[in-house]
Amino acid sequence: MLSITKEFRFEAAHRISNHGGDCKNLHGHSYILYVTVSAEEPDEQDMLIDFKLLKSIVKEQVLNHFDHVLILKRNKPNEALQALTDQKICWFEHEPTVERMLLFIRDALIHALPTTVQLYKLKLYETASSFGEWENKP
Ligand SMILES: Nc1nc2c(c(=O)[nH]1)N=C([C@H](O)[C@H](O)COP(=O)(O)OP(=O)(O)OP(=O)(O)O)CN2
Repeated sequence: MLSITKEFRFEAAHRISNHGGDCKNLHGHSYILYVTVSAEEPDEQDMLIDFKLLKSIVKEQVLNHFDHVLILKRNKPNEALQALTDQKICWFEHEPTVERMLLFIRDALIHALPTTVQLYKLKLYETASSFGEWENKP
């Protein structure tokens, strides 16, 4: 099986409102996302998918949601926070942990990629030393 990977970067703020420590405070991350797709053979262009097409799909499905926004779980304290600000907010059903963001990204990309490739792996860095991964294990 062949795979290719493209790196993306986005800046976002969030807070983990149920966190027992510092992460309940609003703070920002320079996220780094690696998107890996796979297929058995290249297509007639000798590619799995054109990196440029992959970039436009990830931009539309992921970066447009997350880049330079405030990501918050929809709950009462966060809605009160919204009332104090005109910030652009991406509302989440769950706390915006790296785990939940990976599942959001998985669901967004699985439906948007061409059927000729499979979403194989996602790797999301929240800080230089903290990251999560999702892998398509049949
Ligand atoms: N399993 C998870 N744990 C934590 C998450 C998460 O998404 N999943 N997120 C956070 C915070 O957002 C935090 O900003 C990142 O945590 P941490 O790696 O502890 O960040 P530090 O910069 O403080 O790490 P150091 O290694 O101490 O520099 C918390 N937990």
